[in-house]
Amino acid sequence: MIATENLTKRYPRVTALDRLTLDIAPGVVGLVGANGAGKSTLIKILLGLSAASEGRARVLGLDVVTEGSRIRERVGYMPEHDCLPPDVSATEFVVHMARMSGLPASAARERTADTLRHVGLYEERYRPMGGYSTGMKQRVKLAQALVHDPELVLLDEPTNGLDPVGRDEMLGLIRRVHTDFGISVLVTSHLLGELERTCDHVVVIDGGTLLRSQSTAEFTQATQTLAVEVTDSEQHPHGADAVLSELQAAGLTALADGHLLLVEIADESTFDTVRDAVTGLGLGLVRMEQRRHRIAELFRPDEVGAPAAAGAGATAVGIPGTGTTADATTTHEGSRSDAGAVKH
Ligand SMILES: Nc1ncnc2c1ncn2[C@@H]1O[C@H](COP(=O)(O)OP(=O)(O)OP(=O)(O)O)[C@@H](O)[C@H]1O
Repeated sequence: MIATENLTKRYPRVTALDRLTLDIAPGVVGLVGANGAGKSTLIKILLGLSAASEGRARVLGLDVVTEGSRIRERVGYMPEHDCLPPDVSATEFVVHMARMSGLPASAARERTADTLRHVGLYEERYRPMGGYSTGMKQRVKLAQALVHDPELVLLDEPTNGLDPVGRDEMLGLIRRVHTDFGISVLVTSHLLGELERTCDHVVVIDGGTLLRSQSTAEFTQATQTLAVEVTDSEQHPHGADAVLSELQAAGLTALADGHLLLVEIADESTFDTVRDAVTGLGLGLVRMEQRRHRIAELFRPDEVGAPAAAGAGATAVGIPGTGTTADATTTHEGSRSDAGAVKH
C-alpha cells in the first residue's frame, strides 16, 4: 500500500525525515511519533504535495513524484489543522470537495449525504461550520476525505482536540471506514494507546527515523504474567496479600498491585497452584487472566529489542504486560505522565 526507500526530507534547519524505509500492507495502519517526529511531512510527500530531498516513495504502486495527481484521485486526505470555511455548511463544503475530485453534481450530492450520514452528522449538516464543535469539524474533515470513495485515506491526527468520548467515537468511525467500506487507513497520532485499539499495524517514528514497524498482534501477544483477583474474607481481610504469601511459599514470583496479584507464569502448573492457593484459603477467584503486551512497552528501555532512542532515561516499572506502564508518556527527557502520549 505504501512503500518508501531511504526517504529523506531536509528543511534548512532540520531533517524531518532521515532515510526512512517502510513497506506497509493494506489495512488500518497507525503512524505514531512525538510532535515533530515527521508524520505530517511523510503524509505530504506521500500525497505528492511536498518533494523529498532524497529517496523514493510509492503509494498504491504509484510513484509520488511522477504520479501525484493519480495518487490524489485514489487517496483521501484529512489534514491536521482546522481548514474549514466558517460560513458554509458541511453539505456545501463536502459537495464542493466531491466536485473538485471530479464527481458529477448529482453523484457529488448523493455521496455527500451518504458520507455525512456515515460520520454521524445529521441535521447539523445544513448549518454553517463556524458554529460546529471540534468533534463535528473533525467529522466533516473525515467526510471530505472519504467522499470520492478512495482506496486509501491518510488521516493526520484525527483525534486532536477531542475529549475521551469524542476520541473513542472517532476511532470507532476510523475502524469502520475499513471494515464497512474496505478503505485502507493510515492514521497518525502521538497517543500510543489509541493505535493499539484501532490499528492492524503500527509504525513508530522518531526524529524522522524508523523505530519500529510491526503488526499490533505481535505487539500485543500474550505475556507470561497472570493477573489474579480474589475476594476477601473475615479471616483474610486482604485476600490478595494472603494468596501472595501462599504463592511465594510455593516458589512462584508474584507481587500485589492493589487488589490485583501479578504472577509470573513458570509453566502450566502455575494456574493450578494459584487456584489451589485461593481455594485453600477459602477465598473466591474473581479473575485469572493472562496479560497481553501493550504497545507503550516498546518504549521501555529494558525490553529486548526496544528502541533506546525513545525510551532513553525512562524508568521501567512493573512486570512486563501488567499494563502498569501502558499509558505512560515517554518524552525525550525521559519523564512520564499518564496521558498516553509521546511528546517532545
Ligand atoms: N515547512 C517547513 N519548514 C521548515 N521546517 C519544517 C516544515 N515543516 C515541518 N518542519 C519541521 O520538520 C519536523 C517534522 O515536522 P512534522 O510536522 O512532519 O512533524 P509531526 O510528526 O507531524 O509533528 P506534529 O504532530 O507536531 O505536526 C519538525 O521539526 C518541524 O518543525
